[in-house]
Amino acid sequence: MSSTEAAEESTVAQAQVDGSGPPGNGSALQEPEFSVEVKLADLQADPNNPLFSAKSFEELNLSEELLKGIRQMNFRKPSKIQEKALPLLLLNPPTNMIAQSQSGTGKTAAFSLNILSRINLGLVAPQALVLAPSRELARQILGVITHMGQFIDGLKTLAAIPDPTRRGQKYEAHVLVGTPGTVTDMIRRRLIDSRNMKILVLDEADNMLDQQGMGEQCTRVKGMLPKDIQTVLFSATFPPHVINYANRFAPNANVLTLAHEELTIEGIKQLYIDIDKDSDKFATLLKFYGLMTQASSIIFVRTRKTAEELETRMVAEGHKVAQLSGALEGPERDRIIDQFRTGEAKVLITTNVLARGIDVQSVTMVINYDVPTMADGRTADPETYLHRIGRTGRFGRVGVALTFVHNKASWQQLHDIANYFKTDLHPIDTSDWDTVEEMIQKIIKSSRAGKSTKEMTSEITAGS
Ligand SMILES: Nc1ncnc2c1ncn2[C@@H]1O[C@H](COP(=O)(O)OP(=O)(O)OP(=O)(O)O)[C@@H](O)[C@H]1O
Repeated sequence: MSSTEAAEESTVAQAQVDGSGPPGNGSALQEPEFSVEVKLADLQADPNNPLFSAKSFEELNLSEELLKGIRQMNFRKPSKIQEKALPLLLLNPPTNMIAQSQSGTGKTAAFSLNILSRINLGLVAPQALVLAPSRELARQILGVITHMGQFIDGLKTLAAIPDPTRRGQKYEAHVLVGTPGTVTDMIRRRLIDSRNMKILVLDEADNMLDQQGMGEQCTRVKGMLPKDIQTVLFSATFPPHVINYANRFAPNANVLTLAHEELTIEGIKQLYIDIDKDSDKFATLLKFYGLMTQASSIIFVRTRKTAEELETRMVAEGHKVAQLSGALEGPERDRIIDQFRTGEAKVLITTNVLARGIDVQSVTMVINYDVPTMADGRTADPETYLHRIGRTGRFGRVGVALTFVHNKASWQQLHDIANYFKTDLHPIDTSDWDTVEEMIQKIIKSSRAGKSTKEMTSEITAGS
């Protein structure tokens, strides 16, 4: 979403509840508690897994209130990024950080715990600001911070996203989470008092700094905050062309980065389907509808127009789908994402607006109806691919990412993406639909990315 879109968005009611989930959302799965814990514990005990940690949360010097919040969320052990980033973030004097970790590995908790550890509750003025690229992500992060900080007496948190119901009201809270356009506007209009800010977090930082309008807005926001602010940049991806900018934005930072080939997640089974021609894509999509509704699924398309068209055509086929793009007004967007979170809507058609950060644990299938490309529509966009498929396979869960290729150009783009991450994508054999369905069913039904799913991948390869 462009910054102008963010600024144009309107209205949100109670943003605070979104994304916070019921108590215990860290492992909220529809499977027996015992088996979940055994399998997650196995993953977290493997030093090569991004969820591994040698320490417990208790060893990370967090307050008792925060430890209670973490327990309420059912977080048993930190992930690698949480264990590594937190001690550095909590150092005094505060130091900037640029941190990278695979999708769904708990970056939100890492920066939120730092924020909640540093708030002076005696001063009801904004002290921490988190910027995110979409209203949905801002609402989600706010939900996590509020949930995590529920035992901190007097803590106030607010969303700074377009909301006409707040007209002229000051943002009187310790922590603000917002989109760059609204935040710029609110600081300028002195509705956000920026004088006591001590932490600035950019989530999906590469995306925020890269986009023309948003990058400028982030720089402008930073210019309006105290000079010695702790600047924290998090993302799963930091492509080479934004690294310099990131280093300037967060100077002298502690840097935690990963190599391209470390970025893909074991639990996400990456498949592709070769379709003869563009006009057959829709018929192929229909074949997957049954699988898509087993749990929740997201279908990513390139343009708002395709999103609308697909919705109309699928509804005409008698299917139940929801659609969300930047073309919709804020309240409508909130309604749709909330329906998707609760499972009321199981299949969501969307654009790149939801490619990043959105955490809905029940998403077991992501379909790239269009291969993600750069703005030119031709060059492959590996970062967006990674973020899109990362909407499934959250925190050790299993998911299927299925990409449609329909001509030489889209095949080449997907090939470039696979090369970039040095990962294997498995073709689906459409002549043997029953086997395909069975394989995908198996993956969807197993909830954790353990050994069993490794075996399933080889079955898929063998079966194709
Ligand atoms: N230590 C933990 N134990 C169990 N679950 C956790 C832990 N930390 C985070 N989670 C859960 O993992 C999921 C993914 O976390 P989060 O959304 O922060 O990932 P992320 O790294 O920011 O992903 P993305 O790159 O897609 O933005 C969330 O549902 C969160 O509640």
